[in-house]
Amino acid sequence: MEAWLGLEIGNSRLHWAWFAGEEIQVTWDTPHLSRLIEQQLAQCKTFADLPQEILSPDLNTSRLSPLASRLLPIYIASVVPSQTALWQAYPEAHVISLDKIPLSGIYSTLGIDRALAVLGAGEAFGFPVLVIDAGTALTFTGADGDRCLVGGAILSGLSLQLQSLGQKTANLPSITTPEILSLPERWAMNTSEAIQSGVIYTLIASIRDFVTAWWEKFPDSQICFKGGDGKLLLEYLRSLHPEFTDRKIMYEPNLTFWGMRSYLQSFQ
Ligand SMILES: Nc1ncnc2c1ncn2[C@@H]1O[C@H](COP(=O)(O)OP(=O)(O)OP(=O)(O)O)[C@@H](O)[C@H]1O
Ligand SMILES: CC(C)(CO)[C@@H](O)C(=O)NCCC(=O)O
Ligand SMILES: [K+]
Repeated sequence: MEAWLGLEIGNSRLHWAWFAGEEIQVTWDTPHLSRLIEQQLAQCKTFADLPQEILSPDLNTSRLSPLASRLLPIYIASVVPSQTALWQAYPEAHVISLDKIPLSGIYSTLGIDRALAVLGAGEAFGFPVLVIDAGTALTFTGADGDRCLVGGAILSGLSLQLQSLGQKTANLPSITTPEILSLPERWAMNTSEAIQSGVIYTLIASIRDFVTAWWEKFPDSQICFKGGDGKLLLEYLRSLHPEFTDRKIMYEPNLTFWGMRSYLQSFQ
């Protein structure tokens, strides 16, 4: 397979991967695109014509220069229809839809990010598998040993919980995740720490409950975290529950991209 780009459109931002065949070369994140860019996408003839906004400032673009004279296919997994729509104009855009995902038991409104992540995790580590995606929303998505969706759960993610508390109350500030540098005191003595304590300890308790319930069903199954807050939440889970340290639980940011690769391989 030749070079291609994977684009995961989440509710907070865009996640990009440049593939050379089956290998990920580099990944980066960018903000959502504005509608003004639609025209520019329609007129793209080569990689070099793509809007600068889709390249990260810290991406070493000289690495991409061998691709500059061609138009790269972009495989898109989106859970944000208005952002997907912008790409309709791009001649090599391929929107991945749920009906061709090689998993069974999928329900029609399942998020494509969840389907691809659980597919990617299962292909890499074996089925059954559980994915915990700590993004804008926090999701649990499991598949059994027959590659059949077991189901999962959706709740507000870490930032969204902090943000909505700040927005819907008069006296509470909106805490942002970079402010959370370490585990807060559970019995906090100031407002900021009290919010952090409430959100983080209940989030970790919920995650622990789902993880335990999953391992009761599938004792040897791999569990994978992904998403912008995945690394932090797994760290906290491990520090509060050292008994999980030796279990099959890990952080892997590229699960959805691995799922895209498996999806493409399923047509070959
Ligand atoms: N540089 C960053 N920019 C934005 N969010 C970040 C950054 N680093 C960590 N985060 C955290 O990542 C979270 C968003 O996660 P992610 O980027 O995986 O979500 P998403 O893919 O846009 O959303 P979803 O997949 O849930 O629709 C934010 O809530 C924030 O706490
Ligand atoms: C839950 C989110 C927002 C997580 O990105 C996404 O997967 C989505 O929009 N899902 C649709 C609903 C569902 O998965 O049941
Ligand atoms: K919505």
